[in-house]
Amino acid sequence: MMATNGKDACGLNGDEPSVSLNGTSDTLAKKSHTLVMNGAATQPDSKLQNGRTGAESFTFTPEPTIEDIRRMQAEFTDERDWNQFHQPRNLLLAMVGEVGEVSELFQWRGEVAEGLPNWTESEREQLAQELSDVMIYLVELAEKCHVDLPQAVLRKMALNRLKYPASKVHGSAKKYTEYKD
Ligand SMILES: Nc1ccn([C@H]2C[C@H](O)[C@@H](COP(=O)(O)OP(=O)(O)OP(=O)(O)O)O2)c(=O)n1
Repeated sequence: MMATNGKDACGLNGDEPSVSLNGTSDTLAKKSHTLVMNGAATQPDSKLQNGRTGAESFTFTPEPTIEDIRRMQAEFTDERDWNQFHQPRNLLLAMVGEVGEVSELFQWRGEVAEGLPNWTESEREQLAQELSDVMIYLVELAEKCHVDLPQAVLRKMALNRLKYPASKVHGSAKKYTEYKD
């Protein structure tokens, strides 16, 4: 079970900066940047070359884990004495605001193809940043609500499989309530 606020469990001490995933937070920043750039540079090409969709050829790097992100954000807020502002409702509103910023990037464009082949590098990076903001606030919201997000996702996916048996719904996007056995 997750610690009450995660701080003690993480050994956070307010020192500058003590995140140490495979080295330093700088390492992580560089990794993330590489991920974004790889996705942007390879996806449209691979689609043309092998005829598969981006969903089949694009994968994430395994780190940081959700728990890594929780710990890093806890450290970030601790260092700034911002926990006083980061109650669940405020985090929810902040997350929804960031979802709005993601939406802004898509608005008025019409349908957007997978892999965003017509987007500039700058637009891709903007999207990566806004999606990251959403995720950071989501993870912190889950922490502050004591929802163990990785386990909750596993439980929810198991439920989804029960609600939507592949044999029954294959190729259909109908809501489960619309199926009559
Ligand atoms: N009180 C705050 C303010 C910021 N952040 C962190 C989490 C988000 O990842 C990011 C959000 O920062 P901004 O509110 O400055 O939003 P943007 O980065 O989206 O900037 P802008 O609104 O100019 O696009 O910073 C935080 O944890 N707590």
